[in-house]
Amino acid sequence: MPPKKAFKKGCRKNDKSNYERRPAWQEHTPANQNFEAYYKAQNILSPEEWDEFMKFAKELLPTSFRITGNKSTAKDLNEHIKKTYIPILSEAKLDGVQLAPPRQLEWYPDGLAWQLNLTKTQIRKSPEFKRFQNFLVYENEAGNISRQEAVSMIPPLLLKLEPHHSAVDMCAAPGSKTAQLLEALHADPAKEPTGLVVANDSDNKRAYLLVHQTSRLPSPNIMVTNTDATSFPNIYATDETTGSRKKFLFDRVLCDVPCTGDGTVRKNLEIWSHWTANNGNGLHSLQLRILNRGIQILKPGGRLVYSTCSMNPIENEAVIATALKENPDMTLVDAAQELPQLKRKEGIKDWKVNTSRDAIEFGDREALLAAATDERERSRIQDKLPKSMWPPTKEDADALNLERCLRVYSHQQDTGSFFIAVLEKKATEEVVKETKPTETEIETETTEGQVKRPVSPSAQSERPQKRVKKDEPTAEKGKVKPDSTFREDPFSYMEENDDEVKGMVDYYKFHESFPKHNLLVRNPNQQAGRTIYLTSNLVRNILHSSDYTRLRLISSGVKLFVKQDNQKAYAEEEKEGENRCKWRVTNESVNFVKKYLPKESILSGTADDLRSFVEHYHPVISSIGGEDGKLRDILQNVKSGSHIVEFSLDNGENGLSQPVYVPLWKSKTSVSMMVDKKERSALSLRLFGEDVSEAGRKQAEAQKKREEKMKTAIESGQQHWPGHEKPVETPDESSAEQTAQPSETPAPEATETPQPKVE
Ligand SMILES: C[S@@+](CC[C@H](N)C(=O)[O-])C[C@H]1O[C@@H](n2cnc3c(N)ncnc32)[C@H](O)[C@@H]1O
Repeated sequence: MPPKKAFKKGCRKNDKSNYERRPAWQEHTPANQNFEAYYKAQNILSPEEWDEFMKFAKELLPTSFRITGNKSTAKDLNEHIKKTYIPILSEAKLDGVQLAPPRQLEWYPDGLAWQLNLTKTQIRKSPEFKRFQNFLVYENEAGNISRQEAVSMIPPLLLKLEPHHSAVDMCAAPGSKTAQLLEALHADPAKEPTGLVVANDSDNKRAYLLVHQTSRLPSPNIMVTNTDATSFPNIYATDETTGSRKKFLFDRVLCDVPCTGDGTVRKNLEIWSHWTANNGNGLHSLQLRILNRGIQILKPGGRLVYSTCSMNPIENEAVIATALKENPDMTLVDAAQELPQLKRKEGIKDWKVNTSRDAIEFGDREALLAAATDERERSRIQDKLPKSMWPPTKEDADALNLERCLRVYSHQQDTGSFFIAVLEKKATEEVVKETKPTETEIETETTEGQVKRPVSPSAQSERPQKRVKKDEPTAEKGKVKPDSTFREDPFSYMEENDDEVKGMVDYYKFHESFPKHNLLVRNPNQQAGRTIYLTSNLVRNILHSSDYTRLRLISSGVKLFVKQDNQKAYAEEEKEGENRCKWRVTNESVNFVKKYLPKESILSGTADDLRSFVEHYHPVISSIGGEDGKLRDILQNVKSGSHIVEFSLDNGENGLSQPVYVPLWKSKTSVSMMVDKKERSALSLRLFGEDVSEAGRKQAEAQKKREEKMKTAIESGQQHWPGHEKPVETPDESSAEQTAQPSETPAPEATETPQPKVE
């Protein structure tokens, strides 16, 4: 039977080379002659440094993670790692050899990012590190930490997003940088930000992954869109003071473009065997078009960060130099001092372009065109090797300050390699108009708001392009073709005087400031179905003035309430004259909802109470808590339905100095904590030092059974683990612990909130 197709992780879409017919366990040799020949010729590093770089490039990448910065618990969690884990890990030994404890990334603000440089086998074999890894997995799943490659954390930091800024992440999936942007937007937990984050990706499946990923950091200020960034539609917003419709530009734009990813060879080993110089050539035009569109939707005075995880100048400086020449209102910013501890190299000002299809051969474009024997060959050169790939003159390169680009290499601080350029747009509109008269008008809008595909003058081939990529708009000027691939339910806002809205305001006793006007539903008639979302004012102003179908908006805001249809219980209580509310507060919205509640509407509980909720999904009220029993008594008497409890849990060691708020659902005789099982486990681990949840107990039992089976198998002389084909001690470390790693992109089913008990 032929081996299964394995999908190669990476950025490039629709690339057939992504599907490889090779067994998943086959090793990729970390070497590629063309890769070495190409980069040595590019002179990106001195020969000595290149050797040093290659030494690191061939080693596996250390694990890195960062604490979710905006959570009020971020500092606590960091202290918890420092005080509880580091002392133990600093003593940990394996076979008598000291293991290196995790270390903080010195360049990351507030020391909130860490790096761990041990193999999976070392972690598995060391009880201390295994426990630490367990903690990381849980906290990752609860959204309190994020596993992310260290160098990938740089671009959002250099974007310098503030809570009043609006930002668009043009190529956002799977969303690790979007998460950082959301954290920056909500940097002050005491204040609602006025800004916005639009997370966009052209790949439909990956865009839905973004919806899941961003829900880990619930925000009313988020919009997730699924468009081609090269033709990102114009956005309009209603001006709150004048009521007029205005074109909306972004304060911040992140272009983390699709790339060859050769800076990630330490993680994506298959790149070693797939790498060719032509891969970079093939992406150059797309990268340039994305950057140019990003520049167009950037506000004067705004900041744009362009980044790739590739070292190839064709994907990097060539794109930046061309965009700067085409947009004289843009300048490269010297951003090195914004992260002073980050080791980096300057951008390069001269490079070579590979012009051969198969080998490495550097050539001159004009000479190639002159030597072309027929029109076909000439067209091929014009198409595949646009002028924009070649370096500018020395004077131009100096004038553009290409040295201000940031190149980060693996050997500099034991990371992956990355390229970052920080650009700013001059502040006045006049400058923009004056300096851009020759630029091709890249976007033509018809009266109906149709967008034509943007074309960058330099990236555009000299002959008409016939081949149009599938996911790019192909509509002719003046005609509007409905987008049949877009099938999202409509977005509409509820009326403030809607009976459902009045009912929930009455039930929860919301303050006057509760934003009733920002309650979003997914149907055209403004009626609440199963879910009510909360968005910010700015999102509402945009949705009032922009066409969500053109934006291909797939989600927005935070899931505030879900309908709890427990008709039987309602009927009984309605008989008793209770004011019922079938809208249940979700775990992701609890921190928003609590801001609009009077103090007396929030119940308070102790660690003992919380233990009851963690241990059982639906504890009966009489069994809740310990001796004190205050919450138990309150719960006996409050109405059935949704409630919020504040738990103050600080014992000086558990890193929970801030109160934890959770939503409860009270049924007639029992109460359920509406928190998904991963978050229960994380909370339990931090509070009680073990996972006392039902899921945790089951997992521990299963593990115990596995270990017993294994012991019996070993004692009875069996060579293999029962149910496994491989021996216990496999030389391939990469397989066994893979599932225990905290995932950078957790699967949508990773979270699971219990259903309230129907009694
Ligand atoms: C380098 S990855 C982005 C990684 C992401 N910024 C992060 O940090 O998690 C590039 C992304 O660009 C998307 N992409 C490719 N072509 C695109 C286009 N024309 N418009 C928008 N997104 C595109 C891919 O689907 C992929 O998710």
